[in-house]
Amino acid sequence: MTESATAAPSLAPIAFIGGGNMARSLIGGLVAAGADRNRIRVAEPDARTRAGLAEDFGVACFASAAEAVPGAATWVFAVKPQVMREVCESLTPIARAERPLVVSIAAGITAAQLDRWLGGGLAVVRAMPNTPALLGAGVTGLFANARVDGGERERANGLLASAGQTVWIADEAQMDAVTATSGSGPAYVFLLAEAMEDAAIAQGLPADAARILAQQTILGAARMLTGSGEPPAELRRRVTSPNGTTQAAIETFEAGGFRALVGRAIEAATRRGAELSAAND
Ligand SMILES: NC(=O)C1=CN([C@@H]2O[C@H](COP(=O)(O)OP(=O)(O)OC[C@H]3O[C@@H](n4cnc5c(N)ncnc54)[C@H](OP(=O)(O)O)[C@@H]3O)[C@@H](O)[C@H]2O)C=CC1
Ligand SMILES: O=C(O)[C@@H]1CCC=N1
Repeated sequence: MTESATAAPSLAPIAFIGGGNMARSLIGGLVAAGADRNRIRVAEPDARTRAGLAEDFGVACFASAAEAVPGAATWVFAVKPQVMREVCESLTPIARAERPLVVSIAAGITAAQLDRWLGGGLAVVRAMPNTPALLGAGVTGLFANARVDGGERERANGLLASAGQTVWIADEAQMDAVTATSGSGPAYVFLLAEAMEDAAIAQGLPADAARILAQQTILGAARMLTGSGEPPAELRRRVTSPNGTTQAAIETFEAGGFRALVGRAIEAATRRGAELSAAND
């Protein structure tokens, strides 16, 4: 099911644990959507990062998670998978006392791991956003464990809908594939942009022209993908004149195993999600 942002999210207090890149994108999305910044707290060990968040968004920042979470109905874990267990276990007594809705955006780490590390019996939503959240153009895959009720699901959805579209996933085993597709996906498009730019320069174009041509081509194509209602194969067909320039390029991509390469890349990213779960248990 796909849902999108509607009204400004009404916020019970939220605590972000970790104030790095993704947390900044989500907080920016919430504030831009009109959320009450007085209800947003952030725990972040780095003083400069804290100062930046306080200055840019007017949110309350704390040096430790234990200072930020008391009284917050939703705890959003936005730390690296490698430190998640330690961070959660430092909060177990508060989690047992306060029973928050737990939302984690970490790659790989499962709802059951989060629940266990926080003391058990908690409502946990695992979410996988992506960096276009910064522009409100993100997409987030979400999974809820059995303890999440309808109101909590709405709360989690409202939080992530500020960053773009949301897609609920019924089977948690598929969350690593979500991560590999849309969580990591912006990097694949940036890689394509780099490669197109380099190739254009190799064909003799000036660097500034190459950059504009590659960037605007990706932007225009993305807008057609989301706005035309046509499947990508049909949009591609309309560009590809018989025996024309595009056909020459597409045949080269296909001969080079482009589809299989994308398949292997997304498979590797999916596998890495499971490895992050096992390695940090
Ligand atoms: N970047 C992306 O595109 C996406 C990332 N994610 C997930 O989001 C999570 C965060 O990634 P990202 O924002 O890129 O990483 P960042 O490193 O930018 O952010 C993590 C932040 O957590 C802070 N931190 C470390 N320990 C603690 C602690 N004990 N309490 C509070 N904060 C702490 C770090 O501080 P310090 O640097 O000082 O250690 C850092 O500022 C990861 O789990 C990742 O899998 C999900 C979707 C997309
Ligand atoms: O690369 C990563 O592990 C994180 C998760 C998705 C995007 N960045």
